[in-house]
Amino acid sequence: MIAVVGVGAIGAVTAAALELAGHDLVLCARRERRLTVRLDDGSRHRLRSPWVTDPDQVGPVDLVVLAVKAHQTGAAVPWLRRLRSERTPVLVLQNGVEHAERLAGAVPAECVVPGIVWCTAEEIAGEVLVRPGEQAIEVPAGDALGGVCDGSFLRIRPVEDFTTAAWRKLVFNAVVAVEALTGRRAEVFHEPEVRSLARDLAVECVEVATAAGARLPAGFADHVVEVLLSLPPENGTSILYDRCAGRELEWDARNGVISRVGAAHGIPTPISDVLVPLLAAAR
Ligand SMILES: NC(=O)C1=CN([C@@H]2O[C@H](COP(=O)(O)OP(=O)(O)OC[C@H]3O[C@@H](n4cnc5c(N)ncnc54)[C@H](OP(=O)(O)O)[C@@H]3O)[C@@H](O)[C@H]2O)C=CC1
Ligand SMILES: CC(C)(CO)C(=O)C(=O)O
Repeated sequence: MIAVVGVGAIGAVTAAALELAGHDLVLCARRERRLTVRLDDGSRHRLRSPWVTDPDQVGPVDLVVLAVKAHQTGAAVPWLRRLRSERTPVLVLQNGVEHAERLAGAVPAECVVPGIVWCTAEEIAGEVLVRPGEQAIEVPAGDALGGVCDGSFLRIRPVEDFTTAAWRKLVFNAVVAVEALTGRRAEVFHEPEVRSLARDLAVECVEVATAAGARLPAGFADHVVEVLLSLPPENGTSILYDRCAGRELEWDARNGVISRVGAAHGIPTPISDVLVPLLAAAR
C-alpha cells in the first residue's frame, strides 16, 4: 500500500502513474475531489483510489509519497506520523535541495528519498494537465524505489550525483520566479530585458550551486535561458499558478535558498536578494 500526501498537480500525476503501475493507493488530502490527469498524448486517467481527509483514519503503509509544496511540509507531518512505521520511506516530491532538512524531527534522514520531478503539470478545473515533455523523477542511486512506476508513463531515474541533479533543477526553478513576479508565462522570457535578467540570475544560481558542490557543465546558465526560450509560450510554473490564485508562494525553497546558501559560502547574490522579499510579499 502506498499513500500519496498532497494530491495537487504532482501528487495527482504520481498517483495516476502508481495506479497504472498496479499499486493500491490511499490519497491523503485536505478535501476529497474528483481528479483526472490528462497526459500529453491526450489520454485521460481518472484517479480511482480512495481519498482520506483525516490523518486519524490511516495506518502504516509501505511507502509515503509527499507532494505538498515545501512550505506546507510542516502541516503535513500529522499524516506522516500515522502513515509511517519505523522504517517507512518517504519519497519527497518537491523542488529545492533541502528535502531531508524540511522533515528533520519528523522523519529520520535515512528514510527520506528526495525526488526531483521533471514534469510540467497544471490543475485546471478538476483536470491536471501534463504539458508535453519528459515525465521523470530523479532519485539518489541505490534507493529501493527504482521500479515502483514501471508499466506507467512516469520514469523513476536513479542518479549517482544527486546534489548536481537537484541544483540543476533548482536553477530553472529560481529563474522562473520571474513568471510569478510578472504574472506571465514562458513567453515573458522573449522580452530582451527579461532574457538578460534571466541569464544574470542563472549565472548567480550556478555560482551558488557550484559552491554547494554541484558540478554543472560550463555554459549551463546559457543553456537554462535557451531552454526557457524554447518552451511553448503557454507553459507556466507552479509558483506562477499560486501567485495567480492568491496562495502563499514557495519562495524560500526555490529562491530564498539561493541567498541563504550563497551567504553561507560568501557568494554575493544581489539579484536573489531583490527578488526574494518581493516573492515573499507578493499576494
Ligand atoms: N506543478 C509542476 O509542474 C511541478 C511542481 N513541482 C514541485 O512539486 C511540489 C508540489 O507542487 P504541485 O503539485 O504543483 O503543488 P499543488 O499546490 O498543485 O499541490 C499541493 C497539494 O498539497 C495539498 N496539501 C497542502 N497541505 C496539505 C496537508 N496538510 N494535507 C494534505 N494535503 C495538503 C494541497 O491541497 P489544497 O488543494 O487543499 O491546497 C494541494 O492539493 C512543489 O515543491 C513544486 O515546486 C516540481 C515539478 C513540476
Ligand atoms: C515545471 C517546472 C520545471 C517549471 O519551473 C517546475 O518545476 C514547476 O512548475 O514547479
